[in-house]
Amino acid sequence: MIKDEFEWINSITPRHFFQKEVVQGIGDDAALWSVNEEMDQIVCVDTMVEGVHFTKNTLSPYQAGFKALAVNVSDIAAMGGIPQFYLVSIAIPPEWSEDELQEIYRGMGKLAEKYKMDLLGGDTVSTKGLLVLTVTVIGKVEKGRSLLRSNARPGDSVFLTGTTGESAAGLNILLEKTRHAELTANEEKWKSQHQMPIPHIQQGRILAGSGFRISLNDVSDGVASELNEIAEASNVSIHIERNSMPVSESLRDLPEDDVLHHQLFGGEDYVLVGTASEEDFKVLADTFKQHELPLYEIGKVGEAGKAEVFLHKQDEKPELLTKKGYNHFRER
Ligand SMILES: Nc1ncnc2c1ncn2[C@@H]1O[C@H](COP(=O)(O)OP(=O)(O)O)[C@@H](O)[C@H]1O
Ligand SMILES: Cc1ncc(C[n+]2csc(CCOP(=O)(O)OP(=O)(O)O)c2C)c(N)n1
Ligand SMILES: [Mg+2]
Ligand SMILES: [Mg+2]
Ligand SMILES: [Mg+2]
Repeated sequence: MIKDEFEWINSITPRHFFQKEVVQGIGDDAALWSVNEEMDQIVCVDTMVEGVHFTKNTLSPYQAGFKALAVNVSDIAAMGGIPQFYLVSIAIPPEWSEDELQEIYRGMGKLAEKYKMDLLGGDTVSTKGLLVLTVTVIGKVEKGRSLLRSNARPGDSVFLTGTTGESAAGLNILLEKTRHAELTANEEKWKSQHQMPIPHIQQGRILAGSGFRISLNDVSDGVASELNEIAEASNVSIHIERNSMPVSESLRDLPEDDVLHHQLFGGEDYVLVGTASEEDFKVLADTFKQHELPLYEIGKVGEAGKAEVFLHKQDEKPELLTKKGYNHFRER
């Protein structure tokens, strides 16, 4: 079996391109290629597998459809882009009824409507295993405005466009009690963050529109993992402050260490994490404020030369944060 998802992807990454239009291949949230003088096209694909990404107890078919499209739209947000089209490949086990399958498409349709995205195609096959849902999203972004993971520089402010941790708390509850259980108001909040995350397209558009040099990643595998990806792609160290990590109101009653663990390693938050120069960050913070959107500064980029991420806690030695978020093929 494969040992590490990220080493595997590295091993199959082509070292050159045939097509001169390629702007960004493997290695970011989505790929980019040039179509004309003004815009680059964006494409990304993500798969949801029953038993790995959801079960019939954690997501309804409607929510599975909604989320499968949302996680892809989130990768478009991480490139600062506008989503336009989607394609759906589905492998259907005998246990799934036609009504349930229609519900998956209704869920996707709901999110597609929000962004005026059109379904352009896909593929339908049977499987003797569990359900597999693969969504491809195509979008566009103004040329030169791409927000690559490799853009972080020493001295940058590190930011988050939302709080993290609720999705992981929601998953815990769902695995324990199922989606049919009576829940407290806080648990309901976590559950909906897990089941129907809203991608940060507006935030990505503001960041792209600024014209600033920005590194950006969406949070699927956890803040610690995504920051390590930025650190690696930019070859810099990143330092975040425990006390600057924004905490959702709904998580405040949980034990502090559980909250921190969810915030850094839980994943599936689908907020954006990135960096901008200190000066540009101040401008962005103002712009986000005007739009009544939060933008949290959680730390700084350190020096160039070594890709490392550290968590600073008051009076304690900084803790090295590894990519210990979600990694397919790693033991948990
Ligand atoms: N099997 C694969 N073949 C080719 N490229 C892949 C494969 N799996 C992942 N990638 C690429 O590797 C990069 C990292 O993937 P991933 O960690 O899934 O990104 P994200 O978390 O943004 O979805 C992306 O650029 C993606 O397109
Ligand atoms: C039943 C169930 N178990 C575990 C999880 C947790 N989980 C599954 S995949 C994942 C990470 C995100 O998915 P991935 O396929 O890595 O997306 P990508 O990074 O490619 O965007 C997490 C936290 C879940 N959502 N549901
Ligand atoms: Mg991503
Ligand atoms: Mg992916
Ligand atoms: Mg992942």
